[in-house]
Amino acid sequence: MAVEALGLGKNYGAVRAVDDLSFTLEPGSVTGFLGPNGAGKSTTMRLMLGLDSGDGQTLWDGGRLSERVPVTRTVGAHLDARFFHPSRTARNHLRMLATEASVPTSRVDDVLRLVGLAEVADKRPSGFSLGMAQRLGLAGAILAEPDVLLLDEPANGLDPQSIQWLRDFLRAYAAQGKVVFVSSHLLSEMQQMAEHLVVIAKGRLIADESLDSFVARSTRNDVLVRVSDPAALAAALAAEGLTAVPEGEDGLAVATSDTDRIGEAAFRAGLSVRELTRRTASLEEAFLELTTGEQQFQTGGGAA
Ligand SMILES: Nc1ncnc2c1ncn2[C@@H]1O[C@H](COP(=O)(O)OP(=O)(O)OP(=O)(O)O)[C@@H](O)[C@H]1O
Repeated sequence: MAVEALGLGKNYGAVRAVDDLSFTLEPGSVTGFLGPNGAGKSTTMRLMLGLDSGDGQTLWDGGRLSERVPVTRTVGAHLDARFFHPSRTARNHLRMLATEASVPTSRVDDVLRLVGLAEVADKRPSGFSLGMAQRLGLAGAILAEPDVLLLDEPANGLDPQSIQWLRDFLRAYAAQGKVVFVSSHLLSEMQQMAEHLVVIAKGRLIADESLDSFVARSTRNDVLVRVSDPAALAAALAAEGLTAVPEGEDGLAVATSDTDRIGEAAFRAGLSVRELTRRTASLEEAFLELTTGEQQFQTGGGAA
């Protein structure tokens, strides 16, 4: 099934948290939902699920969520890492959700195993680390094997090994033909996890495209060429309209991703090529460049 968000909008007093946001989520790959802190990601997810009222609508396989029975088979969501009953064990928490969703309780132990919580099934989530709480939230979201997973910052609090696990898990889930929509403000994690991106800033859509094509739009994609006579190659490339900036002893950074063209120019000029490397911008570099003028990501220290 595809999910279409159409003209979503929400005001909080004078703040326009989400502004005329439309995008489509396709099944089969993980879609990352990216934006700086406060960009409107959580609000958008709540609007999609009908947990907040606002403008626009979301269509689930062409229809409203309320028309899909049971809803739990259509969408599983994990929005708040700490939203658990304080005195119920992990297993009992999931059993309660299973009953509400008309899922056989035998599925609870399967899901606990899937997310790696089998050993702490009889412990209360109040004592869980953030990473364990995230796993429990994910367990709840996949309980009814929904067609769509909506996860808000599921990688928060996970160690690098767990992030790797989450990435493999979500990719495998999507590969079954499911929609997986995952928000994060951490770009390096998203680069690992998503194939498609919906990017917002200040509540507005900035990009809805594959991660590769988003990154390819950055001017930081270039080619490093090391050559016997860099000045001669720079002149040859300039004649072809390519800008080359000296780098290191015998190198040039050329503003293109076309290595063939550089190799051929060097050959025609009778120069020997020592290295020819295509360099790709990181998602973080591409994001910061493509959202200039919009909110910037907060760095680790400093602002809260
Ligand atoms: N309940 C609320 N009352 C008032 N303002 C709100 C409320 N919830 C969100 N906002 C504001 O709406 C904007 C979008 O917030 P939202 O939490 O959706 O962003 P976000 O992208 O999920 O951010 P984060 O990555 O920090 O979770 C922000 O300016 C925020 O301050």
